[in-house]
Amino acid sequence: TPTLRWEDAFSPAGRRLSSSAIREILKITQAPDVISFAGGLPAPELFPMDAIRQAASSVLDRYGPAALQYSTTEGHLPLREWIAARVNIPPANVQIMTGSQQGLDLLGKVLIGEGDVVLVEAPTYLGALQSFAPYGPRYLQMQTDEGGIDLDALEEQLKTTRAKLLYCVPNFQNPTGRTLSLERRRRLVELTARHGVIVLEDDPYGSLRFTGEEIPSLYELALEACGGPDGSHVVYSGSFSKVLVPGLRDAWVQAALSLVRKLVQAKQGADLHTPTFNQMIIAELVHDVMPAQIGRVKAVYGARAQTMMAEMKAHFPAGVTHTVPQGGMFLWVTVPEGLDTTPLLERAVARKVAFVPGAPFYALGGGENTMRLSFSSANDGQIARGIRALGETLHEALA
Ligand SMILES: Cc1ncc(COP(=O)(O)O)c(CN[C@@H](CCCC(=O)O)C(=O)O)c1O
Repeated sequence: TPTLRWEDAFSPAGRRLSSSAIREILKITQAPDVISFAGGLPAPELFPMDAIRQAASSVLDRYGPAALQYSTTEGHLPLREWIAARVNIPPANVQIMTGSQQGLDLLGKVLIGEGDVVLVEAPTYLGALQSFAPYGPRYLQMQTDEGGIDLDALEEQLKTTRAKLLYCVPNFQNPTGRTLSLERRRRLVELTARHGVIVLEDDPYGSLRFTGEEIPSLYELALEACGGPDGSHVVYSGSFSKVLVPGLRDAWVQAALSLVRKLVQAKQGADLHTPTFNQMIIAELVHDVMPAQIGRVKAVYGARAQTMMAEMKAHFPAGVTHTVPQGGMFLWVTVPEGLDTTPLLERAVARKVAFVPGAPFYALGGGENTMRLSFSSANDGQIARGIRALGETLHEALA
């Protein structure tokens, strides 16, 4: 019998799939003695274990077998009601997702047609590029500066380009840690509305601000401008992963009713619904446990960001620069042109420290002399040792 060559069997969509650099690196960093600045992993020692244990048992007491039964694709109503009330929209405009990663995949499936132009930041979250790839987008990179998306450049770009979608992470951006100012947000909402560009606002870190003032989301600014959720061209993706725990895979999308209805159809074909039990546990935690957890996490991540920046100042070579995040989990390092951080990772891991090379965060290539560092899941001692080891690696590479 002829041996089946699976490479020949993959569909065009299948052929467009590639591995996540973050997931691949996480395998290396499993070694216990490696200090990892790679994955955007929430600090496990901060997980509210007792509260979750109690929530799980009270959910089983309250709902009985229904907590373990199939449930609706739209999601657990009490959870949708809580999410909707935060931005004063009807629960019908909220769709629960199995992680915001699923939201990105289903939004790609229902919105991106072959060759559609998708505007992305340079660099952007590589997981979005991975989710969108099978649907055949034509990526265009938006110019960015220290303040994130350059709106003057975008205004010029939209004069000559018809774009379908604009994907962005306005708060504490993955991977740069940058935050888009209120002034730029207003311009972005107005400009995209004028040009009929759909905006995907991906905001898993928005609650984790440790310095500076809160800034309204693009979604909230659009609500004001478009008079309600069904007239808004902005789609908002939120997640419980970084403000509670990532392993329960609970997130959501806020969007116009027509889009939510299409997402429901896509989700039916993907996983029927997000795990019933997990949604009910999250719904127990959002009232009291989550606000306290957010306070704890912000304080720890803010302190760890300060530690990391102080250690970089002390141990990194001249000519190496980094962003200064106001929240979230990441900062972005730029090394002198000509030094490629992808081969550098191996030498860093030999010194028991890991990071994510920057190149995979660029949709159209470039960024070889950059890297992403996460400060969320290493304690101060590990940050000091890891940054010192990374500094030695950089000194050696630049010698
Ligand atoms: C901008 C942005 N959008 C969506 C996600 C996915 O988060 P969830 O699916 O809601 O947990 C993430 C999570 N990214 C982390 C987690 C991925 C790590 C992993 O693959 O385990 C990271 O970049 O390291 C994100 O940063």
